[in-house]
Amino acid sequence: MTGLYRETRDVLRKYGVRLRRSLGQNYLVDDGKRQRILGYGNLGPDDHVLEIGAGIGTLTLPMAELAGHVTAIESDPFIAGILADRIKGDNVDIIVGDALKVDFPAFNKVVSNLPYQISSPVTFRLLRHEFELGVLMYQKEFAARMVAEPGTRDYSRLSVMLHFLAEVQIVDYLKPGCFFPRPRVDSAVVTVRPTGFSLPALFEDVCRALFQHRKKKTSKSLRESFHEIKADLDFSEVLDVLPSEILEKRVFQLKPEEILEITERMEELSASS
Ligand SMILES: C[S@@+](CC[C@H](N)C(=O)[O-])C[C@H]1O[C@@H](n2cnc3c(N)ncnc32)[C@H](O)[C@@H]1O
Repeated sequence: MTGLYRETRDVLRKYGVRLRRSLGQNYLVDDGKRQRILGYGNLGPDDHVLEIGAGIGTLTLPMAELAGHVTAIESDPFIAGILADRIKGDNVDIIVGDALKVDFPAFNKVVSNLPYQISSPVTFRLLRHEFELGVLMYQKEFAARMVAEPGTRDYSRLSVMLHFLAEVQIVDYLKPGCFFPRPRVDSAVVTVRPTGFSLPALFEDVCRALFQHRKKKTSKSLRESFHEIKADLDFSEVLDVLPSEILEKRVFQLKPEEILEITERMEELSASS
């Protein structure tokens, strides 16, 4: 039994906590992995770190020793109370609330063992803010989709959007035994460095529409999901302005740059009509 496992068990017993899987309450209990995650964050006194899903402070407490400031968001008020009890210094703010709804403070790094049920919306919410580095833990399959290349099984809307929005790298994997209680899935640690690229307004709609039929030809997929794209456009006009080599490709084989081209052509058409 590692020191962190014993410490976690003791805290949970002391406060009489019953962890809830529905809230993603699987707490990190592997000392070595915690050290590695903190190491990827490379924290120093100039850093203001945001943490989403702080739990009982497994990452928060050591981060408070390393960074200038930590803002910890936790939605479960009872768990947030334990976290507040365990914090010694005065450089940690706790926000009790849903990380999809509360305002984020200005931060330059985000280090979190995320509640996996909000992986996608919280990642896109984070990327609407300016920051330098994210060290984020996800379900392994989700992380694989984040970095997937065109033509592969995991290539998805998420891969395409992130291709432009951030440099993403999988830097570590964690087995279920690294957590208490054990989740049913493996996990991955991902570093995220935002590029600052701003996507055209229709890009997300176009990606969503296309990937509803990822194995179909682009022309067919666009036709079937054209209603998903919120623009006043005529489908036949769109077909006329898109290169045939793009229209003939299966959606999952389209490069992110080709999806950007589809979007830009649509926006030009919309602006000229
Ligand atoms: C996977 S645990 C991580 C806990 C701790 N950081 C660790 O590494 O052991 C995720 C935490 O997020 C909290 N949580 C779940 N949904 C949330 C949400 N929408 N906003 C903020 N916190 C949430 C859960 O209560 C839980 O404490």
